[in-house]
Amino acid sequence: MYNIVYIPGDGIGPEVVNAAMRVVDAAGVACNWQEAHAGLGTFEATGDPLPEATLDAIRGAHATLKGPTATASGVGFRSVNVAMRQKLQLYANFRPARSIPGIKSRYDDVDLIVIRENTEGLYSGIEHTVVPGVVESLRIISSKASERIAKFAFDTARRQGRKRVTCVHKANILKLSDGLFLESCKKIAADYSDIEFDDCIVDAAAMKLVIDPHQFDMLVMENLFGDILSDLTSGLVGGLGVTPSANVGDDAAVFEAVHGTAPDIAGKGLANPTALVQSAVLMLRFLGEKEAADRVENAIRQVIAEGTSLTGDLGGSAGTEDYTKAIIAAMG
Ligand SMILES: NC(=O)C1=CN([C@@H]2O[C@H](COP(=O)(O)OP(=O)(O)OC[C@H]3O[C@@H](n4cnc5c(N)ncnc54)[C@H](O)[C@@H]3O)[C@@H](O)[C@H]2O)C=CC1
Ligand SMILES: O=C(O)CCC(=O)C(=O)O
Ligand SMILES: [Mg+2]
Repeated sequence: MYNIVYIPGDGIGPEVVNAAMRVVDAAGVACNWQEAHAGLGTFEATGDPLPEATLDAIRGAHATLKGPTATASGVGFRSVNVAMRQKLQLYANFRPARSIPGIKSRYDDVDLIVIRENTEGLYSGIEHTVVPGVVESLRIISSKASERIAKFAFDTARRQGRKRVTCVHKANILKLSDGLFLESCKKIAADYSDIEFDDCIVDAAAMKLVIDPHQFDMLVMENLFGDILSDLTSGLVGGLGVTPSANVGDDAAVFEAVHGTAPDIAGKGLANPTALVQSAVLMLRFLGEKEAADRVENAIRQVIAEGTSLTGDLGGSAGTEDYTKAIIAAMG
């Protein structure tokens, strides 16, 4: 029996979390689900978007399944995601983008992994007003965190039989910060002679990914570049409705989708739960439940290949509920 925390989150969060939990239960994995709260709704109800009780629950669980949480632009509280990743030292964000036959997209057979440093960089949002009309954002890069994420990337590459790791950076302009990130990756690469290593400047990497994603295998980068390029790689395989993500540290793991709260479709029963169900598949693999993970993954592939229960983002007319039921039925 696994103790799994679930966080419904905001927007489409409760809808897709509910779907993913039902699929995990149907896969026959015994889970003791414990509800915890975070996000805008939690802030409105309690005054705190990320209560200490939620962090404690995540620390004490085998794993956590998280719905997206809303962060307002410009005003309001600091992102729950940034705070959670830093407080729990969930230093690695694992974001695979794999084609699923039956989903129309620009390319077939895409199989990329974005590894994003999850605790520092510009994404931390450390900012202040220097004088009225002038603000400053700090981009902290440390050799400790950079070597740690590089090691995670190479270990993952080795475990998953990947051939090449590419460091994506802007060290030509950000000579100190991305210079250190690149040097840290090079240093760790020297310990992994079985895996190729190269690097690519981020603007060119974005272009190359769009022109021909097959030229990359695994990409490692700092936080903000990873945020942006993982949405891009999601777009290569059908969009945010299908791509999963894992936030992993030494003491905890939080599985969520790449996507956000999708306010345009929230509460309408239209969200594609595949992304969070695929995140739950990553969670099952993390827990060592390979057979159940394969069963869920095969069901997703079967339902999408059949094409009769697809959600709107994939060109179909099914709702979250129809699609979820189809996945559960496909597992037999
Ligand atoms: N991990 C998290 O908690 C994340 C939270 N956010 C937050 O979400 C809020 C909205 O952000 P946006 O930039 O609008 O990005 P978004 O990812 O919520 O939505 C972008 C577009 O993708 C579509 N989409 C996303 N997920 C989908 C799904 N499962 N099925 C079908 N269509 C889907 C949306 O309808 C929208 O058109 C913001 O407050 C942002 O801070 C954004 C990304 C990640
Ligand atoms: O924290 C947020 O609101 C956005 C998070 C996000 O875009 C991401 O982690 O990819
Ligand atoms: Mg993002």
